[in-house]
Amino acid sequence: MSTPAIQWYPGHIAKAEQQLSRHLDKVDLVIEVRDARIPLATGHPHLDRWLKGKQHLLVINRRDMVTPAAREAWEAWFKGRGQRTVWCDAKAGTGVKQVQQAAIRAGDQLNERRRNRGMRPRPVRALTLGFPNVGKSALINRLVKQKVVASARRAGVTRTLRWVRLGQDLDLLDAPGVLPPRLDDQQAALHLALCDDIGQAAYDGELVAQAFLQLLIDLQQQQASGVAIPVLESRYGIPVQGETADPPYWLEAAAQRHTSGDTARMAQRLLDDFRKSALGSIALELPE
Ligand SMILES: Nc1nc2c(ncn2[C@@H]2O[C@H](COP(=O)(O)OP(=O)(O)OP(=O)(O)O)[C@@H](O)[C@H]2O)c(=O)[nH]1
Repeated sequence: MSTPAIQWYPGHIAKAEQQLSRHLDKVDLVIEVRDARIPLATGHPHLDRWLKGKQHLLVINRRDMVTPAAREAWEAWFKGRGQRTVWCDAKAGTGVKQVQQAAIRAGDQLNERRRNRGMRPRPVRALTLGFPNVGKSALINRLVKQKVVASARRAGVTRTLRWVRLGQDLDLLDAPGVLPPRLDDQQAALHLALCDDIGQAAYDGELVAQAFLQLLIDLQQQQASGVAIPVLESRYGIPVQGETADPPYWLEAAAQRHTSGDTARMAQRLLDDFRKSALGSIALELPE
């Protein structure tokens, strides 16, 4: 099945990127946040450019939304590429302490270099960066709850961004979500649409729901994905085999049963269920 066309308007993205570049000048460490369900699609193509000369901490959020097997597979995959990952659930707070500790360790290295050059140590300045909806704000709020010193605004920072001081060691700059101006990879765009990382105006919900069903059928072969077709069947009372196995027919049958034949509403319901983990913990991407 071909993927649905997914497009978005790049105007405001260029502006967000410009703003981001200005703030990057002020930081030592980039805390990049990705979505555990789609760790590749939530990797920004401009990241290397932004990281130049800075330390990089890769945080994979929404760890509660994938199976432990998916997490282990990705941890090994990133490790094989020399990239350490810290996994957290910013909603429940799991793993957030480890994020803070990893950021502080990065600061220790920075201050070691400063000391060697005869400079006074200072808190590490970090910026969180990531696609919309990956959980950056939730993570920052969690980190702030652990703070020792009250959060403070700094002069010269735009209204939308704020600095918060965490303990004695870390100054954190909140940043808005950044999408790439364009995405050539439509499969990645589909993953972003499914995880609600791009606005609904950018795609046709029914086509995306059909592609989602096909993806579930394909992913069930891989146990680590967590796809359980019986969960889908019992939730909607529609078998994922036989006549309705083709996603458009399945969606139609489910719409007849649940939303008086309104397939657009049924498509939305299916996507919402996935986003709320009502279909279980599902990894949409797994390493090759
Ligand atoms: N289950 C689960 N939900 C999460 C997690 N992190 C964030 N959320 C939820 O996901 C939604 C979006 O989180 P935000 O923190 O607003 O995402 P963001 O990256 O700041 O989004 P933008 O402001 O659009 O860039 C919220 O409803 C959060 O409660 C997580 O680890 N697990």
